[in-house]
Amino acid sequence: MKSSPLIFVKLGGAAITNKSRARTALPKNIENLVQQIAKAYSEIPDMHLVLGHGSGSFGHFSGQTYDTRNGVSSPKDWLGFAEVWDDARQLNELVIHAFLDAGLPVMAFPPSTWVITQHRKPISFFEEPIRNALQHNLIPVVNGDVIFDRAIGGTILSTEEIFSLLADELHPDQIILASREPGVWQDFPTNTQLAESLTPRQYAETSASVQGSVGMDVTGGMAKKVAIMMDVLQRQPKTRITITSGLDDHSVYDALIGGPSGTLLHSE
Ligand SMILES: Nc1ncnc2c1ncn2[C@@H]1O[C@H](COP(=O)(O)OP(=O)(O)OP(=O)(O)O)[C@@H](O)[C@H]1O
Ligand SMILES: C=C(C)CCOP(=O)(O)O
Repeated sequence: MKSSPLIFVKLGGAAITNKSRARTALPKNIENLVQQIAKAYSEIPDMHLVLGHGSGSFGHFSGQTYDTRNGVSSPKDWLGFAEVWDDARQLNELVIHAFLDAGLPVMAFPPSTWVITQHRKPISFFEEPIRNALQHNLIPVVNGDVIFDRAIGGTILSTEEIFSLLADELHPDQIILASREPGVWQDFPTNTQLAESLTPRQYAETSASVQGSVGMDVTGGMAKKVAIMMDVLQRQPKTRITITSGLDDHSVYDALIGGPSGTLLHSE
C-alpha cells in the first residue's frame, strides 16, 4: 500500500437499518461502525477515507413504492423522487452526526447534486469538491441516492455504483463493503461456506448462489454488489475489495488496518 492509503468504506443499509421495517435506523449498529472507523483513523493518521452508506429501509421502501429506479415521468413519480431523496437524506443526517460526534471531520456529498446519468449510466459528474475535501483532510461521505437521468427522467444509484464511478477518478487502494453477512456465502442461503477470496473467474463459477437481498432492495442485493465490484477490478486491478460484516465489533477495523476480513475480491 502507498504511504497515504485511500480507502472507501460503505456502511451497508442492511447493517445500519432494519430492512424489514420502513424508516427504521439501528443507531447502535451505526455507532459500532463509527467506533471501528474512528479507531483505525486515529491509528493510521495519513489514512484518507471516502465513506458511503446505503439506504436500507429508508430509500429502498419509498423507491419500491414509486419504482423510481426504473424512471420518473408523471407528477406523482416526481413527488416520489423527492420523497426517496428525503428518506435517503434523513438516514444520511443520522450517519453524518454519528461521525461528527466521534470527532471525525466528515462532510456530506449527496450524489443527487453532482451526478447525472443516461439510462442509469453516469455521463456527467463533478467530483472536484470531493477531491478538495480529501486534499484538506476532510472525509467525504456519499450515499445511495436519487439521480436526474437524461433518458428516463430520474433513477436511483446505489452506493456501489457511486463508488465505482469514484474509483475511476480517485483510484482507491481498498474498498470495504460492510453489511449483514460476514462476507460472500458460496452456498447462500444455507450459509455454511464463506468464500475467503473471489476472483472474477471464481465468481463466474459460483454466481448462482450470490443473490438479491433478503430485505426490501431496489438496487440488487449481494449479486449486484459483487458484479459491480468485479467490474471495478477489471478497470482498477490493484484495488483490494473486501466484503465483510458490519455487525460484529472488529471486521471493518480489521479490514481498515490491512488484516484478513470477510471475503477478498481480487484480480487473477
Ligand atoms: N451469497 C451471498 N452471500 C451473502 N449475502 C447474500 C448472498 N446472496 C444474497 N445475499 C443477501 O444480500 C444481502 C446484502 O445485500 P444488500 O443490498 O441488502 O446489502 P446492503 O448494501 O447492506 O444494503 P443497502 O443496499 O440497503 O445498502 C445480504 O444481507 C443477504 O440477504
Ligand atoms: C434507495 C436508495 C435511495 C439508494 C440505494 O443505495 P444502496 O442502499 O447503496 O443500494
